[in-house]
Amino acid sequence: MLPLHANAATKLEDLFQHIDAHQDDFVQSLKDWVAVPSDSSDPRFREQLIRMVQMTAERIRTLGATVQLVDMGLETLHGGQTIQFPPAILAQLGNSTDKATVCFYGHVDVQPAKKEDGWKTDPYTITEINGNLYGRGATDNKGPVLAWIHAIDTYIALQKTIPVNLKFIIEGVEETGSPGLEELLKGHEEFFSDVDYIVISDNVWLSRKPALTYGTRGNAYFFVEVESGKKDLHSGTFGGIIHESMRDLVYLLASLADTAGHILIPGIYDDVAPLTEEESKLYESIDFDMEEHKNNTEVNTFLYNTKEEILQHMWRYPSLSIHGIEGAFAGVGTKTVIPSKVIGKFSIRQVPNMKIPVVEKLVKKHLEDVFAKLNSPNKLKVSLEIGAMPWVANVDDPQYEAARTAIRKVFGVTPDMIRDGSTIPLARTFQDLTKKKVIMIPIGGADDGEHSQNEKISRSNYIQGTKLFASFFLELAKLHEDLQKKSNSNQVKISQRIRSQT
Ligand SMILES: Cn1cncc1C[C@H](NC(=O)CCN)C(=O)O
Ligand SMILES: [Zn+2]
Ligand SMILES: [Zn+2]
Repeated sequence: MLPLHANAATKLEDLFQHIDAHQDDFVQSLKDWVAVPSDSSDPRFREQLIRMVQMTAERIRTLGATVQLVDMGLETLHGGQTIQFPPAILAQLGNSTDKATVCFYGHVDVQPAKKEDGWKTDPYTITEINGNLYGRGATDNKGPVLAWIHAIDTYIALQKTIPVNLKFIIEGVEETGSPGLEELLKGHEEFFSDVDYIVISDNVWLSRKPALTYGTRGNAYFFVEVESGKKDLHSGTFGGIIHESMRDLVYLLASLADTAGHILIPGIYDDVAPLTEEESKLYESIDFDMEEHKNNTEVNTFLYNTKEEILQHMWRYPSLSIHGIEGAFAGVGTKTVIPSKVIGKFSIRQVPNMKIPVVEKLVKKHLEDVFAKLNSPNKLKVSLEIGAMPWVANVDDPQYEAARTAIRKVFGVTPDMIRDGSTIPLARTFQDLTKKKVIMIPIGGADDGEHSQNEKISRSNYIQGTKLFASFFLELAKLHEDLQKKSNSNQVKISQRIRSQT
């Protein structure tokens, strides 16, 4: 039998040709998937969301995989009623002991989208304009999930051996914070026991250049509540004689960070990993156009003037954002209310080597200290609502080497090694819980507009992304084979040594 690499070159060409020839079918599949409004945040779409997960399960079944739909129980809504969570998909295709096992994690739920929000086309109808496929979920995350499936399909259609064993974990509540996913991982240890690598494709490139992601920031999300009493009051009648909760809260929120973005919580930067000279050099070579990024963002100026500082502050320094105030008057018009209870919402993006319990303690101490100086009789409550840790991978691991080679073969360039400032909590959870090697392989473009109006993926990224996954399987199999040979010969050496010793 020929070793895998001997026929890899010709095989790759066949795969690419098939993918190019079937690109309209692949676009049609994306149309069918985007047509299902699988918005996980709005209970009115729950039936559609469940249907979307079932469609995905069916699609994975047609690959010949064993598919399990795991019941995720009930979701309790704000009003106290309960509705069914969509099930999660665990699937498996192939279990040869001599092959690497790769598990793909993705989601088929989407962010909300309404035409009135400013969409130029109907969000649930894939519309192709100038080579871009517009639609909610096109890039986040239906396009990448389908690209992965089509990559597998291609091997099957050409009657080629799939070079790796495949597993899937696909969920339907990623956009609402993946409730229950950690329990699912803990409850299915045996499913992950033979997994070697976990692949996530749920972010985008940084520029026009292909990229691999080796880190994400975590997030510590806080509520700070100030309560003056049980009911709202008229500011004409009571203004001037009471301690207003909103005044306290605004003061507290203002104490968190200065206008230059520097966090003012004492001790918060103490654990942040120092920037080494070696790391510092990494940022110089990355393809990143500040002006273009500014245009995409539609702001006038950034807090920093150099590419290096901008990248570092997106990826490797913490940042504090104030998101909103629950209970505050936020409508149009001129309501003259004094709100009684207001809840400020802010979060601090986490970077190596920050520790969530330490951050929680520092934030609470700071807010209590500031509040004490206000001499306010109001009630203060601070709570940590989300504590997601940052994730950083080793870029020398085999899955990165394989992906780099695969990118060179599909795009003819060496990818930028990038991080992502936003958080995929599951990345770190996977790494900690399963001890498996995680990689993020984005296929979407920098301007895809995840979560935004007019989300899209370009036809080219979608199709080249399919090729990338197909080629990744081959490269990973080669490396895995080499690694196994090495570890086998090591084992022979060790047993020889043991024999010679006895
Ligand atoms: C809900 N949430 C609260 N804290 C963190 C999150 C996750 C959210 N994740 C994404 O957007 C995925 C990006 N590809 C984020 O980073 O804000
Ligand atoms: Zn996503
Ligand atoms: Zn998303």
